[in-house]
Amino acid sequence: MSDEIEWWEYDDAAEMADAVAGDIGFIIESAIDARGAAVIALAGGKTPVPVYEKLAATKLDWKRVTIIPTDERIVPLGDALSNVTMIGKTFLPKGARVIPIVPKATDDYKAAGRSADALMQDLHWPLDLCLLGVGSDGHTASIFPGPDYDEALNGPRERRALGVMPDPLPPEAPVARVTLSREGIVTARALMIAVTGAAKKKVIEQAIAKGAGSPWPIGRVLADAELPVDIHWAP
Ligand SMILES: O=C1O[C@H](COP(=O)(O)O)[C@@H](O)[C@H](O)[C@H]1O
Repeated sequence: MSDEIEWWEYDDAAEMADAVAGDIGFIIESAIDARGAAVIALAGGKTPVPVYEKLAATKLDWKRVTIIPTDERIVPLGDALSNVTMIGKTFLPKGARVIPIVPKATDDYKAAGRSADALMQDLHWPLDLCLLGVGSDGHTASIFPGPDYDEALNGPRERRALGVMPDPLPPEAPVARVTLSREGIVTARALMIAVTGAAKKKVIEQAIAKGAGSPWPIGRVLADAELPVDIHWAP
């Protein structure tokens, strides 16, 4: 477990969006200065949308920025549930390279995971940043309890993405997923979480307290993180 988990609390989601967008902008700029390009993974779902709107308004050399979603719901591109569609709407017009990790919906979620993992080999690793979201059930990226849970947490080091069938399926998006593995997440050069609401705060606090024995995926992932982790929270 990282011994430096720092909470940043804000009055509201807009204030959090300003701060998180500022931090991500700084990470991108530093990566471009150091390596000529930035490769980042951004959370899907609804919470980070205001962060992305602020970030997109930042003056950066967007052509040097590659973005992947931390996870994808297996739905057609353009679907309201598609994480990369949400991210692409904001960052493609800026000139960033936004990579659909599930370019085509399929019934074979395992095969979708293998294709996504193969695609990851074309990227420069480790990620410069992984921005995670957390569900109120404690999942992060698309690491969920179910038949693929152990593989997502403890699979081979070189496996960065895999297919996942959550069990139970989450009601807000009851579909199979492709997700970054714990290894893909915790090896990032910077790890951040952005969440809102008292329920998620409570789950994360409890998950951190339980450490490697956490019944919530976010606790299991953080238990393996060695870098400092910033958790941004607004009511
Ligand atoms: O299903 C997902 O849920 C989490 C949390 O989403 P939110 O809408 O509650 O913020 C998200 O981080 C993940 O990328 C997504 O696929």
